Amino acid sequence: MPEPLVSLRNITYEREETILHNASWEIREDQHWVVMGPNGSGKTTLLRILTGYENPTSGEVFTLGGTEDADEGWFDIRKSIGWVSMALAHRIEEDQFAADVVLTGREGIINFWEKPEKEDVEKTIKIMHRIDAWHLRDRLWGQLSQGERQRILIGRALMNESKLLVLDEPCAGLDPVAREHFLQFLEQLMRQKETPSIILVTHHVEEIIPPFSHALLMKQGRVLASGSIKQTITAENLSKTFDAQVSLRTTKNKRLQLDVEALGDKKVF
Ligand SMILES: Nc1ncnc2c1ncn2[C@@H]1O[C@H](COP(=O)(O)OP(=O)(O)OP(=O)(O)O)[C@@H](O)[C@H]1O
Repeated sequence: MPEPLVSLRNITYEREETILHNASWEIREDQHWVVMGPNGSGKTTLLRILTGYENPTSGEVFTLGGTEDADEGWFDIRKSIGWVSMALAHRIEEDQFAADVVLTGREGIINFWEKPEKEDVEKTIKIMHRIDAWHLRDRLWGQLSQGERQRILIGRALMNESKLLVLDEPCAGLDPVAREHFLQFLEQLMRQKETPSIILVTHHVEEIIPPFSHALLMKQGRVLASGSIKQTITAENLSKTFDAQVSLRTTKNKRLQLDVEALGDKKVF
C-alpha cells in the first residue's frame, strides 16, 4: 500500500469550546475524497489543520512523507496542498488577467505585477489548455463567471504541482447547468493520471461524480463515518449526519440524489 499523503490522528481543537473531538483521517495518493457535514460541523477547521493553517490542540499530523507538526514543516505543507475556495477568489483583484491568476500559483502569491520567467509562462500555457481555459487567457478576473473562476483557481493550484487539492464548495452559487459543466470538467480532470488527489467539500450528494472513491462525514466536530463511498454514503449515515430521515436514489445520469423524508426534532433555525 502507498504511504499516506496526509494522516491526522486523534485531532482535538479547542477554542472557547471544543470544535474538533478526536478526529482521525488518512488520505492516500490513489484516493479522491468527499467531505460532508452540516454547517458548523467542523469541516473547514479540520481542513485548516490538514493544510497547516491551524495547529491542533492535541493529536498528530503527518503529511507528505512524514513531516510531523514541526513549525518549519508548515510552509512546505501549504505549498504542497492547493486550496480552492471563495475566500481565495475574493482576494484576487478584478483587473488581473485569468492567465496571470494561474501563473501566480507557481509561488503561491495572490496578485501578479512583474515580468514572469519564460518557463513559468510555458507551464501556464500548458495548464490553460489542460483546464480547457485557453480562450479565457486575456479575460479579466472581474469579468469571469463563477464557474470560470473555479476552473482558473484549479489551474492556479495545478501550477505548483500540489499533491493534494482541496475544493471548498466549488459548486456553491452555480446554476444547475453551470454546475453540470463544472462537474464534467472536474471528472475529466480527475481521470488524468497527473491530477493530484482531490478533496471536495460539499453539501450535495449529486456532486459525487464517479472518480470520488472515499467520503468523510462530520457531525458536531466528530468524524461520524469515513471510508469508501459505497460504505459511507448511505441513507443511514446521512440521516445521522443531518439529524433527519433521508433516503437516497440514483438518477438517470447515475448520480446520487438525497430526499429528506422527515425532519428530526432538532431545529436548525
Ligand atoms: N477560531 C475559532 N474560534 C471560535 N470558534 C470557531 C473558530 N473556528 C471555528 N469556530 C467554530 O467552530 C465550528 C465549526 O466551524 P467550521 O467552519 O469548521 O464548520 P464547517 O463545517 O466548515 O461549516 P460550514 O459548512 O458552514 O462552512 C463553528 O461553530 C464555528 O463557529
